[in-house]
Amino acid sequence: MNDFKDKVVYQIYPKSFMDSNGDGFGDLKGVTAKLDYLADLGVDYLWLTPFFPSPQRDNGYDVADYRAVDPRYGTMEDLEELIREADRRGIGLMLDMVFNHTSTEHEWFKKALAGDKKYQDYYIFKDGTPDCCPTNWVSKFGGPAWEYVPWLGKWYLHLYDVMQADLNWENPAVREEMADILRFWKAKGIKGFRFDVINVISKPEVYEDDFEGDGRRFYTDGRNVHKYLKELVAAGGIDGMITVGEMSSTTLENCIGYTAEGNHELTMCFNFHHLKVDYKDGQKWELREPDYLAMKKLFQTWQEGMQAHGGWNALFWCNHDQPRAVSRFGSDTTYWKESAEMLAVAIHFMRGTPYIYQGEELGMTNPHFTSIDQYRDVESLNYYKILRQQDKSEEETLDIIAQRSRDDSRTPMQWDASENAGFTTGTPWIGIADNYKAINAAAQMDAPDSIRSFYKTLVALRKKMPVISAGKIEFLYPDNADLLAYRRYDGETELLVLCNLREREIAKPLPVGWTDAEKLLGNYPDTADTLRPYECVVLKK
Ligand SMILES: O=P(O)(O)OC[C@H]1O[C@H](O[C@H]2O[C@H](CO)[C@@H](O)[C@H](O)[C@H]2O)[C@H](O)[C@@H](O)[C@@H]1O
Repeated sequence: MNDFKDKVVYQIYPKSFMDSNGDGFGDLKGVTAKLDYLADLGVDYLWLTPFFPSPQRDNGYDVADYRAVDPRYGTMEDLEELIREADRRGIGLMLDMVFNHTSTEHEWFKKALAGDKKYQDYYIFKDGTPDCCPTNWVSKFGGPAWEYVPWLGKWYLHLYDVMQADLNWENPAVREEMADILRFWKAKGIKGFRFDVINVISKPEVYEDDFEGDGRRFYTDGRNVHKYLKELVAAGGIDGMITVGEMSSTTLENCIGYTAEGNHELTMCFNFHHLKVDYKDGQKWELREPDYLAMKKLFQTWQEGMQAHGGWNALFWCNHDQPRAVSRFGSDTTYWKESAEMLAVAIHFMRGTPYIYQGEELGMTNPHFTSIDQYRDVESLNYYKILRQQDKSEEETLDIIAQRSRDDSRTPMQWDASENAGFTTGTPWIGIADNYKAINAAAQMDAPDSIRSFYKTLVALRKKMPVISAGKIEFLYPDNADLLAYRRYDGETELLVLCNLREREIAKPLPVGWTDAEKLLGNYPDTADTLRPYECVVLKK
């Protein structure tokens, strides 16, 4: 039974959230210091991205020890204090489990490299010669997905960075290690888990070249993934806890399977299809204007499809891998506030569990970096080289990276207008957006008309109105490329959500019977016969 329908999750990227000791690097004590801010927002859970020991090649998604705290983030005592203090405020912690791969600095991989056969079987090693890669698969971060180890005469698979070696989930010992890690954290008082790219853990029986794509069709939602998830949830003792799977390039059918009540896999899934509507020909590093009709169709398919078959969506625009939504699908200049609030309404009234990514509630924007030296992300740095090798000019390359980089969302949280936005007294590990003096938490906290206050209202409404958390959904006007519109309803209440996706005035169609409905919420103070730029309105009957 999904008991989490009226809950809201807040995502924290600890490295950029709050630095308590002036080393320029956010930490766990920093999170604890900001718990009142989070409790005031009304969120129920905090998803913390990885803070485990790691060489930080991929900002912690390269885990070297799953049961400890990286000293840069603090100590186990700091974490225990955070769990306790969050609990005192009615907030649960969700940890990020990176179970598809480990860092090559993990002791298992080090033993494998030293020749230990037991640990070689923890990973995906293939015999071969240096000139012949086992398959032509491409790493998600660019370049080949295999690395040769000369002294072993073997290649190992890394779907992500070369320092992130894929685990061999066919090996029952690996599966038991993972379950044991979950039991360890559950015993510490952790209330839920986010599973990183969990739908790529089950690899094919036969490894073959992909002449149609980068190899993902052979391992995405792989043959044993549902079996492994059921086993992990049961053996880890986490059935009934809040869990979310990050699903790379997945399908609706699989996400129904991952989340349908009674399947005992996960509570909900992230899928990314709606965030690829501005990829030209499906290529992340090729720009195009967002295709809003495609986005609407995806929302409708996923929302109505999950509803029809008992699945549950995680609702989000932003995370630590995505550019800031307000810069991407809204306006970070003239209609900054209106577009940030419209985007919030667009997903917070949908069927599913909303996720707020740190700073989203303030309307934080992309930093608009202009030099490659400002970036830290391994994927962005790799693709800078790849795009330049493709003969794109420096200017075009930097423009693409500025719009697509994962660092767009990783700049420090903007707490106030003081130096370094109140994030650190030292030198921040990555630059801060220039607009922090205008866009920051202090400026918005007590302002009833701020974006943050608007988010607070959205969180409160979900708890107050069962139609938002548990009602049915139906999409309207599917062929209108300017307007996202849907209806929520249960036996008692009906809501009509209208969102103008454009930076211009558009018509405001109303279905029969809605002309005199009450206005529950909107991002303009008054009411008009049209929808003004990025206007959203929620009507109630
Ligand atoms: O774009 P998709 O193929 O649908 O994949 C979704 C995201 O997957 C990756 O994200 C996660 O795994 C990475 C490796 O552990 C890690 O670097 C990242 O921070 C994780 O969230 C990918 O890196 C993202 O760009 C995709 O959005």
